[in-house]
Parts: sequence; C-alpha cells; structure tokens
Amino acid sequence: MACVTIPSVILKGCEKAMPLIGMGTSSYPPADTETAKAAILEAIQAGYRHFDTAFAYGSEKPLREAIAEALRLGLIQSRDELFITTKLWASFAERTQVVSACKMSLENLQLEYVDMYLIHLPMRLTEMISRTPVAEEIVRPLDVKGAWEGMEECKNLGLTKGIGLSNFSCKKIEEVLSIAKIPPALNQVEMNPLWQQRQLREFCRAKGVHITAYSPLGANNTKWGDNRIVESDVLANIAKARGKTTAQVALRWAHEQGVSIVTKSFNKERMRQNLQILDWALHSEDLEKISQLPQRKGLNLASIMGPHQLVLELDAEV
Ligand SMILES: NC(=O)C1=CN([C@@H]2O[C@H](COP(=O)(O)OP(=O)(O)OC[C@H]3O[C@@H](n4cnc5c(N)ncnc54)[C@H](OP(=O)(O)O)[C@@H]3O)[C@@H](O)[C@H]2O)C=CC1
Ligand SMILES: O=C[C@H](O)[C@@H](O)[C@@H](O)[C@H](O)C(=O)O
Repeated sequence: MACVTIPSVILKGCEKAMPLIGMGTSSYPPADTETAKAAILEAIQAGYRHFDTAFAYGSEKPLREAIAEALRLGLIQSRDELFITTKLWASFAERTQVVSACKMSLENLQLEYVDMYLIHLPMRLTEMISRTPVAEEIVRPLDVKGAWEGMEECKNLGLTKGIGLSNFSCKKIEEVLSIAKIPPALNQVEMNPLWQQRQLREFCRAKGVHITAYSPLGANNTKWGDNRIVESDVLANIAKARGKTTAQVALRWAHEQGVSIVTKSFNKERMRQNLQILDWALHSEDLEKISQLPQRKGLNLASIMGPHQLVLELDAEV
C-alpha cells in the first residue's frame, strides 16, 4: 500500500519543520510494548513521520524500539527523518528538574535530541505519581518563569530542537510570553468539532503560537474521551455526502483550520484512513454545519487529577 507524504509546518524557534499530522501514542488501556512497537512500525510504513509521546504515557520505550527496528529494516535511513515530540511531566515541572527530566526522556528514547519538548500541564505535582487521581496536597501552581527557563535551557543545550506548551490557557500563555527569551513554538490542546477552541486559536494566531490539536476524534474508547464525535449524526451526514468516514470529516475539519493534528490509531486500516484527508475539501455548507455544533470540553483535568480547587480553576480557564 502506498505511503502518504504529509506536509510540514515551520514553527517559530524550531529548527526542524513539523509534519502536520502526527501519530499519538497514548493508548487506553495502555498498550504493551510489543503492541505499541508494532503499531508505530506500521505507522512509519503508512507514512507517519511525527510521533507524539510523553514521559507520562510510558510510550517512550516502545517508540525507541520501533525507531531502532525501522532503521534496521531500512524503512527510514536516519532518525532525522522523524519528528519526535515528548513532554515534561508535572512531577518534574520546576526550574531545577527540567533539564534532568528531559535527559530522562532522551534516555528512554535512546535519542540525542527530541524535535519538540512540551510542558505537559500548566501545574506542578510535588511527587512522582503512578496513578491518578492524586492527593490535593501534591498539586501546586506552576512556577511558569522557572519551568520555562528550564525549557529554554534544554533548547540551548541542544536536547531539543523546539520548545512549547500543552494544555495552556490564553492567560497562562501570556505569562510565558511575558518572560520568554525563546517564545513557545506551539500549544498542544484538545481540539475537535465539539471543542473548537475559537478563543484560544484567535489568541494564539495573534501571538504567533501554533496550535496542535489532540483528541481530534474525541478520544473515543479511552477513559478520557467519548464517542460523541465518531457517532455524531451531523458529521456522519457530511461524511456520507463526501464519500468519507466520520473520522475523516473530523480530521479534515481540523486540518482546514490551519492547525496540526496528533491522532492515535494502533489499527492498520484506521491509521491509514486517518491520513486520507489531504486531497479533498469540505464544502462551505459542511463548515457552516460544523460551526453550529454545540460545544463541550471533553478532557477535564479534574476528572483525571481529582476535583481539587487549583485543578478546577485551570479547567475553567480558556
Ligand atoms: N497533551 C495532552 O495532554 C494530550 C495529548 N494527547 C495526544 O494526542 C494523541 C491523540 O489523541 P487521543 O486522545 O488518543 O484521541 P483521538 O481523538 O486521536 O482518538 C483515538 C481513539 O480513536 C480511535 N480511532 C482512531 N482512528 C479512528 C477512526 N478512523 N475511526 C474510528 N475510531 C478511530 C482509536 O482507536 P484505535 O487505535 O483502535 O483505532 C482511539 O481509541 C494521543 O495519543 C496523545 O499522543 C492526547 C490527550 C491529551
Ligand atoms: O496521569 C495522567 C495522564 O498522564 C494525563 O494527565 C495526561 O497524560 C493526558 O491525559 C494526556 O493524555 O496527555
């Protein structure tokens, strides 16, 4: 089967162009190493070159094994052909720990550098946790200045080609911009037809911060998502009219908004289907219908971390 070529975007302060569609590696229930590795290899064969991982997902090691295997098999000639994003976990989100946390991820990945390093969440945990929800005492506000200085140090040391944010609101991004020597290249947030992020996108456009959409399919079949996108009648009707699947309509919609996408499928057919969104377009009446869909946030941090005051406040920010 043919391998799709995915267009890339040049990001502020990032030395490497980022493919506009990336493969997510956060799976539920968590995939075992062999399953994740096989899926990533399959994705490379399908044409994916951007992989989104995080210290917290436990998918850095399977990704390392898949990269090594892809090189062995000659699916790629060099690691440089891949764009690897990983994330600073909240338990290490303070000035003195950022660089060592980045090195820990590099060790897990067996890479000399990643292409993008993101602050995973706009909060700090005072302990390493292996399960959620967490106790309220360990949840702290993020020291934005200290954490961002640590991220800048990672970039200056050559541990990453670019640095950015994830799950940051307009207010929190403003705080970063007010102290940044290197501005954040992007903010990775939930975005899909049912949570379109209009306000945040407008703000980021004005500030030159790129948006990456996560859970573009609403993360169906995971504990942090639901089936409201893949089972939406409005999207299904548009899909029928265009001869596409509902998932492709959701992904094409995000693509047409000028954002990049990270979406996860460990299924050979679906991961290929999700790349077939580049050579057709939604009609203006489709876009009109999608713009009228009622909005609801899918991923609330409080449902993961616990309904703690600080977490509820973060969830309320846009
Ligand atoms: N920064 C952050 O805080 C967050 C980042 N992320 C990142 O974004 C990635 C993608 O988001 P995610 O939350 O996984 O959700 P997605 O919206 O990408 O949905 C993934 C789910 O949809 C299924 N699926 C994939 N393709 C199709 C299809 N064509 N038709 C029907 N179902 C499909 C997958 O199952 P199957 O594998 O069986 O196909 C999986 O259950 C994550 O893997 C992670 O890397 C996600 C959440 C938070
Ligand atoms: O333990 C918590 C989880 O890792 C969660 O907070 C994040 O990982 C987020 O859902 C994501 O998928 O990026």
